[in-house]
Amino acid sequence: MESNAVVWFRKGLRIHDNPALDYACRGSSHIFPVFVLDPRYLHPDPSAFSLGSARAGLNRIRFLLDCLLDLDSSLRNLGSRLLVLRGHPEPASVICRILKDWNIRKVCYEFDTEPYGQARDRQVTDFARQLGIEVFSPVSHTLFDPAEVIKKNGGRPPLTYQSFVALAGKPPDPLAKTYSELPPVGNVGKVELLNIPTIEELGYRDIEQEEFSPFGGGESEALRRLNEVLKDKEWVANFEKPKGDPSAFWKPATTVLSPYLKFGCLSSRYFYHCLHSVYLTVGKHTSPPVSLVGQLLWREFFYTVAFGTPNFDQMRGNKICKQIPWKDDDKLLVAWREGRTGYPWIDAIMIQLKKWGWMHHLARHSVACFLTRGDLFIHWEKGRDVFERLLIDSDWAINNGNWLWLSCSAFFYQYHRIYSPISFGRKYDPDGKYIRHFLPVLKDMPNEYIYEPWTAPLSIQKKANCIIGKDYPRPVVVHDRASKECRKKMGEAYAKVGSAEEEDDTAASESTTMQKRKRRT
Ligand SMILES: Cc1cc2nc3c(=O)[nH]c(=O)nc-3n(C[C@H](O)[C@H](O)[C@H](O)COP(=O)(O)OP(=O)(O)OC[C@H]3O[C@@H](n4cnc5c(N)ncnc54)[C@H](O)[C@@H]3O)c2cc1C
Repeated sequence: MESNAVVWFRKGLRIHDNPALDYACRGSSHIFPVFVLDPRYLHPDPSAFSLGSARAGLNRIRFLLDCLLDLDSSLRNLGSRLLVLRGHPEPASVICRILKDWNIRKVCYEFDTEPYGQARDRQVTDFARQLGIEVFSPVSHTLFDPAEVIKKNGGRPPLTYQSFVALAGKPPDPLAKTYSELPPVGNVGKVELLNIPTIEELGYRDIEQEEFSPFGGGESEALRRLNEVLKDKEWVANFEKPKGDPSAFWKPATTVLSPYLKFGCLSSRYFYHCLHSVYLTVGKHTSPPVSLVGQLLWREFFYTVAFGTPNFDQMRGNKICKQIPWKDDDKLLVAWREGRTGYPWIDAIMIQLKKWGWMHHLARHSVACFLTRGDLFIHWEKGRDVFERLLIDSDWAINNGNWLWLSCSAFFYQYHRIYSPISFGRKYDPDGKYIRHFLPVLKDMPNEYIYEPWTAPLSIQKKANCIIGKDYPRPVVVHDRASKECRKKMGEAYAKVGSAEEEDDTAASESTTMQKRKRRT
């Protein structure tokens, strides 16, 4: 008797440490490895910010297509292949249809913690169970099962990194399984399959871009990159964040494994396991929160809080989020988004975001602080939307969590500490190499003026072929004045009731204790 299984790839675009794939193969005569193109994420229009934050920009879609090509190639090497389906009207109904059409006995997919994924998967699970189809949905995108951590914490997500780490323990080992062959693909009948589309076929053809992300997608590239990182054992052992130069674009100061973790081309458990093996061989090494393992635990922390917090991605109705009267100013928002604030450090970062879809963590700090509580006082949700579209590593839990953090809306409350859009970058890169690369209009500006070109005398501006106010904008705000005003508004907002801490006693005492502890150290 035939026993057909579907393995539904969404994230988890890999063969290694893939429990859903492993389970699908067990005892099955045929497996159908499926990927459904979800129209929710596809929108080629670069001005589609207002259409919802989930729309992916060009670089991320390119990265995804790389991942699919690589996965297909790996599956073919094992005697299988990737079946790509159009997600109309939406992915869940497409999956339900094929479960029937292909006489499936077992459907396997990685557990998804995002609200959208949860709702989608519930439809499929309910449908499958009605037909007596087995559903296997393991947690394998994260090191830990967020639901278990929350349970250990009495039903609430831990709201500090330290309390999360104390609860989490040791993650499960990755699956050691390797394959020489997979069960063959069954008969797909009349179901319409697509080739893996090109970026142009998805309608992204009209976007002009001079420079694309240097990071290619896929499991093979993820493992190659990971091996490069692991080769330098000393670097791994001594890794310490936030140390590291955010402006070193030619040799990033961190691993740049985030987009691979986002799409699951790299298993976080495998990454963790490899880091531990290095630690065992070198002996002395840094520890969380600053170490590389510590970075993976930051990821887990945000996943856990996001999973356990209703309305995590918005201010309203989000119990852990400070209620702050952010202002609406589309002109300023667009200037920030398009890299036209007149502050070269901020603008270069935003152009790196557009061109590469990736920036160093401290660069993200600088622009997020500038948009929100540092200078422009614009809502973090607007900045989140821009990041969500343009980052290649855009990740619902981590992106929202970090925007909550940087805007001092949750987790971090020292709003008086503001990144200077002038001196912060200069500390790392006094000659402005980073600015000159991403903002070539300023390439001939003397070092002295590269962070504050509006202070250059006109004769110097002329010599540098860059007249401020014509070739490059004047600053949209005066930083000293704007940041002072922001501090005042934050102080007023904090003085009012309206965040989780005031409403939720447990969270309040945990957070206050941490604040006190921080002040003492
Ligand atoms: C406003 C803002 C938005 C962000 N949005 C995202 C996002 O959408 N997706 C994303 O992956 N990261 C996001 N980050 C976190 C962080 O900047 C990136 O994970 C990191 O810069 C990726 O580079 P890397 O892989 O070289 O990191 P490494 O330093 O090499 O760290 C290894 C891995 O640890 C995880 N990690 C590191 N820092 C953090 C962090 N602060 N929070 C959670 N996980 C972390 C990532 O998975 C990363 O790949 C954001 C940070 C800020 C300030």
